[in-house]
Amino acid sequence: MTSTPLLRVQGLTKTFRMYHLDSMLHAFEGVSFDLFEGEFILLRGHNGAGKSTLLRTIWRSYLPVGGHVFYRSNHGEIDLANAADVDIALLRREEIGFVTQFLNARPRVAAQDIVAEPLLLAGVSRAEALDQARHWLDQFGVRPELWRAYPSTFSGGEQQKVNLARALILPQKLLLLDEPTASLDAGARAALLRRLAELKRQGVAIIGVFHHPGDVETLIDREINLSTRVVADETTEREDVAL
Ligand SMILES: Nc1ncnc2c1ncn2[C@@H]1O[C@H](COP(=O)(O)OP(=O)(O)OP(=O)(O)O)[C@@H](O)[C@H]1O
Repeated sequence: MTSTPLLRVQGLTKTFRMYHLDSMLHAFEGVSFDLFEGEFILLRGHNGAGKSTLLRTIWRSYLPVGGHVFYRSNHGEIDLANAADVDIALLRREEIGFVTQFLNARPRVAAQDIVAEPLLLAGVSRAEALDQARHWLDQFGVRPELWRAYPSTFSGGEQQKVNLARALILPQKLLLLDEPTASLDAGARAALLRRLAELKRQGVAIIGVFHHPGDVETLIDREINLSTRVVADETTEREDVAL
């Protein structure tokens, strides 16, 4: 672990415009924290406190209305809050992972190909990438009969397992987890815990929202509690991007 944070979130504020009500809704305001390599931060807060929105703002699906997200990338420091879309797309491919409970299943792409894709993009041979993809599908408990099938027809839990296998097959520097255990059975939850522990040991920094934090209790270094939202009338507005 180095003494320079991997991520420095400073005064981050996200507001949504409620067009039909002609008002603004503060999802969170003035959030600041540092995150170091190999550190695991648990985000806490009641329903609607802004946990998912904070993860999506760091991932840059949402643009903040204020504040900074300084990230120490392999290419130098970059403020994710203000970076160009092209830079964000590159970081998502190479350094930052995001796991939600929803799989973005693509039509007519087999589960093993979805999982292998990050390795192929990283230059790993097809045979090796498929080998590893099958290994991770197996680890998360996806039956071999399904490896060559299309996940669009899978159960919610099976889709979630494909999602996890793909997201965790290649160690990233920063991992954002939004309720990744939501629809998992006990075996897959245990496999996820093992994999996250391994990634953390390798120095991956993790920010996670968990409905049942007990699932990852042994990994948590720090907790951040998001405060109650407030409704305001005026805020500088920036349109969100659809990356
Ligand atoms: N795209 C959006 N447009 C408008 N309001 C939004 C949008 N996304 C989230 N919100 C609002 O922002 C607030 C924070 O939502 P968020 O999903 O981040 O909460 P959460 O802490 O993850 O909640 P939960 O524990 O219920 O999952 C909520 O009041 C929600 O209605």
